[in-house]
Amino acid sequence: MAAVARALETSNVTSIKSLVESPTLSSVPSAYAFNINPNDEADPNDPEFAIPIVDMSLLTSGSPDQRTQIVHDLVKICEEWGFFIAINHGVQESLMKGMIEAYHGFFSLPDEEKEEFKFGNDVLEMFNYGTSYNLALDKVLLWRDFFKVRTHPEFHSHYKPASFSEISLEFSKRSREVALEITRAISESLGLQPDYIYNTMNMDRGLQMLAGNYYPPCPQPQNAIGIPHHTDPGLVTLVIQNEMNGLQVEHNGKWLTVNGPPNGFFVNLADQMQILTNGKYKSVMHRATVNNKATRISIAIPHGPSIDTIIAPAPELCEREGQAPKYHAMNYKEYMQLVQSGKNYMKATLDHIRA
Ligand SMILES: O=C(O)CCC(=O)C(=O)O
Ligand SMILES: [Fe+2]
Repeated sequence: MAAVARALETSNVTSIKSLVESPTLSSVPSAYAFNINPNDEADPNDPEFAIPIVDMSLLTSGSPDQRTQIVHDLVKICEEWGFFIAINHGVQESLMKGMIEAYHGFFSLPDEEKEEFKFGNDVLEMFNYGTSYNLALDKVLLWRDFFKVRTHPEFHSHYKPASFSEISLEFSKRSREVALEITRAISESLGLQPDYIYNTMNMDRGLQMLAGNYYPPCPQPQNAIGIPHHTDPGLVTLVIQNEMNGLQVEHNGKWLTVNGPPNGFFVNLADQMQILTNGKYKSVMHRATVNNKATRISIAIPHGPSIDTIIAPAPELCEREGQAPKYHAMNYKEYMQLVQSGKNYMKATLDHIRA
């Protein structure tokens, strides 16, 4: 067991929430020390760092020309950013707020009540509550607690707080529709049939999860990290948050804080999309920073292939571009296990399967 995990256990800290609530905390404990270099941050007023916005209503109910335009815009967005903000996506603001509230209710439960949802790190657990990332592997502790609920292909109902189950069922269905519309537009942007990604990735049985993160205020936000730089393993991840910012994406070698319209979904492409497109589209590197003002809650909603799908660069694309596949084929469950194994601690798992 890593030394920090032992220190954590002996000090009886079971969550970052309870650590922050202890009256004596005035600085970042050494087990959490992580330096953020302010020189690496992008100037949000520089037009080079203007985050792309995608109006989803033009995909779903625009004219054919408007749809074609968005699909065309997506090529550049996916190649250069691997990230955008989706607006007018049809998910009601009250549902998004209700989902954040339900997570707030969960995290506000006494630690003892949350403990029953600690299930270890099997990638296919129905639920998983915890702190940091994986206490058995972490060399630096993360300034966050998390609670993950698996919502597709089977929806797992969760009863604490009482409203959680109903809201998460509706929210996961609606956000899945947005993610699937995005995969259709991305398929088209690649010159493929709209259902190409859905069909080849077996998304009828695709994995979807709600991954809620709780980042309480931190006395020295430049000296700790919520989630360090990483890419997500799946195809496409949607993210929502409460009123606090903290997500940063890497763009042109700088870290850019994402600040967007309050009802938008932040959308990041993930590793299987980079593999499928043979590196044409980018799985964006991102991280979650913390602040010293108020608790930030975010919910990441990753959408992936089914666990048994073998993902490899699309032969249609390789042929058309005259390229050899740049990645080895691998089944999605094994890929997720590789991510969680700690073999690539703070490194890109994609590098592991480059051909
Ligand atoms: O908190 C955030 O905004 C990002 C969370 C994230 O990247 C993740 O859960 O994978
Ligand atoms: Fe992420």
